[in-house]
Amino acid sequence: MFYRVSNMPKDGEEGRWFWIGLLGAELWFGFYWVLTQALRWNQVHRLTFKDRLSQRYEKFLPRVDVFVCTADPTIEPPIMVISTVLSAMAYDYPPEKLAIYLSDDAGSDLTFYALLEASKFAKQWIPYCKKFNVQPRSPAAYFVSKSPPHDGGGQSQTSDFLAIKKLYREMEDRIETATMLGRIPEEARLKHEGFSQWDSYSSKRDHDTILKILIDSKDPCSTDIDGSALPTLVYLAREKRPQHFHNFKAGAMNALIRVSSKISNGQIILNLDCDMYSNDPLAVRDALCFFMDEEKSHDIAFVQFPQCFANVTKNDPYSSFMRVITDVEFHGLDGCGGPLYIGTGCFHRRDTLCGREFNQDSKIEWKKHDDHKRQQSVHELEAEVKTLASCTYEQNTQWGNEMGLKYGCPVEDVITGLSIQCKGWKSAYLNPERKAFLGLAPSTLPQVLVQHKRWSEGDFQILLSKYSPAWYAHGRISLGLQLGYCCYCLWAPNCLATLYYSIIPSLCLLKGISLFPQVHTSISFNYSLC
Ligand SMILES: O=c1ccn([C@@H]2O[C@H](COP(=O)(O)OP(=O)(O)O[C@H]3O[C@H](CO)[C@@H](O)[C@H](O)[C@H]3O)[C@@H](O)[C@H]2O)c(=O)[nH]1
Ligand SMILES: [Mn+2]
Repeated sequence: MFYRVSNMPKDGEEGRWFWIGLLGAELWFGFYWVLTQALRWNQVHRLTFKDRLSQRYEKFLPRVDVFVCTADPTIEPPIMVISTVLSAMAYDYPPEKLAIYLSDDAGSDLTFYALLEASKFAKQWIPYCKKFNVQPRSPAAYFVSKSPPHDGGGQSQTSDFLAIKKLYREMEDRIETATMLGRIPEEARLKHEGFSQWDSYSSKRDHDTILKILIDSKDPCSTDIDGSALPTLVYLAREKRPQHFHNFKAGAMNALIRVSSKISNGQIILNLDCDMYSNDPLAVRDALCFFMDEEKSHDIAFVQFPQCFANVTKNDPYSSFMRVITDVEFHGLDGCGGPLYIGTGCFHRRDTLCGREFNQDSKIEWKKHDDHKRQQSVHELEAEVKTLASCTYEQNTQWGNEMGLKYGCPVEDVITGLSIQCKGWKSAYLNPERKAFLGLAPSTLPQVLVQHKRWSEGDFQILLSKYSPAWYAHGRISLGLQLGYCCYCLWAPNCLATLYYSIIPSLCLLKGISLFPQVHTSISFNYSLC
């Protein structure tokens, strides 16, 4: 800085404005560097002891609702979506306490057909996974290793492997054929009454609520081939009308929050993108270690896992892993009050998502019996619950504002997480060695650019919004966390200084204007360090 100011070309001398611009960029970088220190200062790395959780709380484990969102059967193929669903259904968790909801914003009968197939396949898949402790439990990921496993288990495992693989391939065939043809087989349509809901269907953007409880864990007949209960499985396509804005994923999540509150009402909600399968059957228990900790859990609103990807090559050319964020900065945020909510791979307490403020009574007594009873039959329940996913339900309510995920921001997750933290809650970041969730990263440059543009635009919007980390959050969250949020919210403007710094010096070099000190001077050493 001293060099830049003291050697600035005089008024009228060549290159003065380049120097001033460079000074501006360097001042900005200095300021940004201060912000990033908040993300590095106090890192927290967490470890869980799941066996202790089981010893103390096995009988009192809470109900967990898993929300999987999908929006387009061509970009997000149904076979991938159901692999994610199956990986969650096969969690090592009491099935009567587990419910999986698939929100289909495309309202596609192809996705419904695939889910129906998955509900049948689950009857064999879940017992198989549990018998051989299979990992990962997404069948698509599991069968990528085409040969039978060689890790013991003997003859029975090999024959079971071949049998289940055959079943999977047959199901995959049926689903992919239907997807390719764009229609489902007639006999399947006639066999399941769920398809009748598509009779009045007009288009992706104009249809009634379609809701079907495919497996009801309370039904004694819903069992797998070993006679064990299966987790609840629900398909939901919320109502869409052209005159009502649907608010993208946030709208879908809010409909799911309401619908699930009547069906299973899990105290804990896990949110997954449909391209992100669960890679660790114990992930739910990992997260519960934070929510059920006797000493420190009372203020934890959500537990965020990192976004990791299964389709990234070793060199990761688009930096999809975002290693600095995943392995450094989020641990730093955790030391300041907790990481951001980044949309997928996140466990929430239901009440905090619904807008509850933190106070001293916020602790949940997990050992108090909390049975979710319902009197109605499944059909009555479906009819009643449908109204909760209608377009008009949210009119004149606080949904999208004080309740549920916030509307109007391209990064609905980050702004929702921030507002939860501003209500006094903390979050936790868990980055275990075995990746808990694996997704698909954008694989082409245009896709990467679109995603990054959306994120930086969305984060910048948050800075200027009512919930700005710069002023609204002041006094509500720690200073470190405020600075941490600002760091991400300033991604977009940071590009101006970066662009200036990467373009102008090269142009000046061409014009013979010197911007940096001579190599042999001591000050040039400082520059090379920077
Ligand atoms: O109208 C919509 C649009 C999207 N989605 C689903 O939302 C998820 C995320 O959308 P995507 O377009 O894949 O966005 P990404 O940029 O890949 O998602 C990242 O960034 C988003 C915004 O911050 C977060 O919501 C995501 O969880 C996070 O993975 C997907 O499962 C979609 O199916 C819907 O359900 N309805
Ligand atoms: Mn995505």
